[in-house]
Amino acid sequence: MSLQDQLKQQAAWKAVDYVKSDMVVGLGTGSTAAFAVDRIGQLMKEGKLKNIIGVPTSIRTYEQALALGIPLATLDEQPHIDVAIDGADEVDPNLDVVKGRGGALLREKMVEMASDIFVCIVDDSKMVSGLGGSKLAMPVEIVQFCHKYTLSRLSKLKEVAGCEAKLRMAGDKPYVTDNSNYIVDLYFETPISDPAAASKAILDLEGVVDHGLFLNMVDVCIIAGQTGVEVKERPGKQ
Ligand SMILES: O=C[C@H](O)[C@H](O)[C@H](O)COP(=O)(O)O
Repeated sequence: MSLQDQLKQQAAWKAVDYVKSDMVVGLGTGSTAAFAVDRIGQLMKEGKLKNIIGVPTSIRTYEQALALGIPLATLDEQPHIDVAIDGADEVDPNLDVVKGRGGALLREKMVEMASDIFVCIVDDSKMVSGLGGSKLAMPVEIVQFCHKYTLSRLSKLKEVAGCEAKLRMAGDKPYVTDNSNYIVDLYFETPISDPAAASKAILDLEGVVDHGLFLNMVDVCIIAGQTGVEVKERPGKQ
């Protein structure tokens, strides 16, 4: 296992300490969250966690959890989630995060908003001084209808001025999310100056379904680095 994968696993296993028997657990998506899902499956098999219900945030995670024998439900069936565990693409000093480079942002946001505690798990390469600062994508999920028009309007928003907007591709076709939508990736030269204003402006655009800015959502962030695992809690949260 690579060093980065070892760090992802350390963060994920630490996060699973928040899961207790009889809980409804939001199961995140991505390479880091996959370690947490595996760990929950393992602890259930060993009888150390009982009566868990998982609410997956993507078809990928649904399939992983199903193969592990974790009982699953949807938000329709389990609208209240005790704890959700998921990775992130960027984490800023306020524990605001960018998510969705794996395309799962909409279901992730729905599940994590429904959770009492959202535990975010990352290796320390994800830490940034400001969101958008890694120069990698900040994803926006949009409907397929007239997507070029929506992409053009997104790129002209003053709240994300200077960003480059690109339709995410899968080979020679647009990438399609689990919700049958497209993704526009926004690339920034410098961190987003006002993420809250950017969030609102993007959401206000017709054709936009949601975006990968997860603001004021993370309760606990577990950051694994070569010097150890750090647990950071959002001030004012339990
Ligand atoms: O859509 C994907 C999710 O938001 C992931 O949680 C995020 O991209 C982090 O993924 P990874 O743990 O693979 O870096």
